Amino acid sequence: MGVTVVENKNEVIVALSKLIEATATESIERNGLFNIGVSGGSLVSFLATGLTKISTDFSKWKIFFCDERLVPVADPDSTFGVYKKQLIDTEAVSLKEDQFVTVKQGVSAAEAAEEYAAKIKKYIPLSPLPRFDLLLLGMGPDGHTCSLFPGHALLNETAKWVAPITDSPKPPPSRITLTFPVINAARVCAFAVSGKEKAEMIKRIHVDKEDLPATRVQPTSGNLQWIVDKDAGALLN
Ligand SMILES: O=C1O[C@H](COP(=O)(O)O)[C@@H](O)[C@H](O)[C@H]1O
Repeated sequence: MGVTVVENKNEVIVALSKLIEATATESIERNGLFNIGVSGGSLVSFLATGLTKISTDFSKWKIFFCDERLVPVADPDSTFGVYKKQLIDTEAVSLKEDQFVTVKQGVSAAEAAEEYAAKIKKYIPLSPLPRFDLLLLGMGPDGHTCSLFPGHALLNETAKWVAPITDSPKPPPSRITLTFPVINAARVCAFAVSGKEKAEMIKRIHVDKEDLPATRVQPTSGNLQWIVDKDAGALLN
């Protein structure tokens, strides 16, 4: 596992963008397509800036959600809603709305999760689990990643590719999330983390090696990258 510590948030965006560009280029050369999973939270603004600077054929991209909050798209908590506002509507990059594989609206979390797993099955190569080219992950100050929270039963989900959660400790409570078997089947998993409020958790994961959700991201035959700024990495040796 690589941890890259860079000067500040802007440098996190630069390093993340280079990784995305390289992975997209390799995937498009190999398969003619780039299947990427994105998270919400702070990552969205990283991408809104970073994706404008990369050289890639965006028409070959298919974008999935590592997790999604089950609220209407117009709600500020909707991850797709934020991508729509910051990336699609602004035309900051040439990505079209139909390149985003969105989560079904107006159904239960269980149905939304099942339906999203079926969409993944349709588009992502299986080997035997779906193998995303790149998953872009965030880490909350409690060590959660996707909508996989510390101490939650979903940490041990092995049957479902996409799981519903209706008791998320971080609002909103109703969400769907990729599970660890699918996350860890990806070719590349990358965390981008910035800010001193994340420093303690970065230490608990990388120095103390505590069993936290983000620690469990360990691709079985893929590559794992952590890109953190000096504030987030302040307690690393
Ligand atoms: O609730 C969520 O939080 C995590 C972390 O967000 P951040 O703002 O602390 O980076 C995010 O990765 C996840 O997609 C989201 O649903």
